[in-house]
Amino acid sequence: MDDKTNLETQNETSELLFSFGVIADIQYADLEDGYNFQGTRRRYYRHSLLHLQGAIEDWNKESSPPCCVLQLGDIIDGFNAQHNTSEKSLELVMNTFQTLKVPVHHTWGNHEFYNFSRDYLTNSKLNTKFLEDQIVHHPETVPSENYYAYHFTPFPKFRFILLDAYDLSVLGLDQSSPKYQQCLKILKEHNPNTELNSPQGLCEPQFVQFNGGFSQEQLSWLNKILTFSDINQEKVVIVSHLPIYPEASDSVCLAWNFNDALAVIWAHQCVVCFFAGHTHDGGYCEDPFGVHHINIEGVIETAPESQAFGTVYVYPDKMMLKGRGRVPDRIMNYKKETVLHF
Ligand SMILES: Nc1ncnc2c1ncn2[C@@H]1O[C@H](COP(=O)(O)OP(=O)(O)O)[C@@H](O)[C@H]1O
Repeated sequence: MDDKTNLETQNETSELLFSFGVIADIQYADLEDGYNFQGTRRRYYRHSLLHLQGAIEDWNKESSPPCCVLQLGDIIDGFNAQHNTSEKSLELVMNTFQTLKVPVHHTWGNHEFYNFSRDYLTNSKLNTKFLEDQIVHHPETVPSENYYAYHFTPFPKFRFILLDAYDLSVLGLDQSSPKYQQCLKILKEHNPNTELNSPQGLCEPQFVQFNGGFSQEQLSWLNKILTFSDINQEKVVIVSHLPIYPEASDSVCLAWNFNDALAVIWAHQCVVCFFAGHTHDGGYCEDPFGVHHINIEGVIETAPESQAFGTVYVYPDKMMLKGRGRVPDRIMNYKKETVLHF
């Protein structure tokens, strides 16, 4: 039975708790269509805004509206920086998001850093940390200001965590800063190429400049929230621009230290799924620990006649991604021993 058939039959048997929207790699720019670096995929820079408008119309029309939308990063394209249109394009896309009736949580990808510095982003509308929730009497679950990550509770017993996949990165930082120097050292230790965006010849091809990684500080914070969520018997959804599971993604697109993030996640029961963007082609795999890794197809490489977004419907025993256009439906069953009883 394929996923679509499953979705229809299983839908009727259990109670819907809530839903949320997902969308990735809008990469808007007021430019003619172009291609990716390899010249294999067309990029629809202008049409991406129309795709976003279409997605918002659909979410606004849903009879039971999603609680929020997760924007998985790369909201405007790096070409805006060369044309001095970064702020104008961001404003246009953010004004479009204003028409959505529910809150949007923004993650940051490489294209955010091609357009803006980390300091700029921290003070911009792309910083949605004001939407975070705090856990009383658990100060260890409060993220540090050194990275852009937070968690929130969209529904009792569910926790969503936004991770900063460019916490370790050479992008968006002042080149004279110690952090830039530290990250450049890590990158160069793994990538001897003169062109640091090139994965040519690398045994760990994710070590390219357009990727980044998670600091130990952020991973230790993640570990503390997941420990809380395990004890509190919560279901956790994690979101990051970069994917972390090799079977679900082109290896060139993975976070630098994806293994460290997987080790933290695998040490806990509570994580249901990990959503990422960046790959544009999409991808899916359930790992051996029962965590579902979903890479959402990028809006930027979606033909005008198609679409690329989804709504995830959350049930006591599973989550179901209803994809639109080239995003496939997915069923994400919870690990057997952790099904919720409401
Ligand atoms: N194989 C490669 N060799 C050299 N530079 C590359 C390679 N792949 C990508 N780049 C460069 O890296 C940057 C990011 O690539 P891009 O395809 O725009 O990323 P994204 O998929 O996030 O849109 C661009 O400047 C691009 O030219």
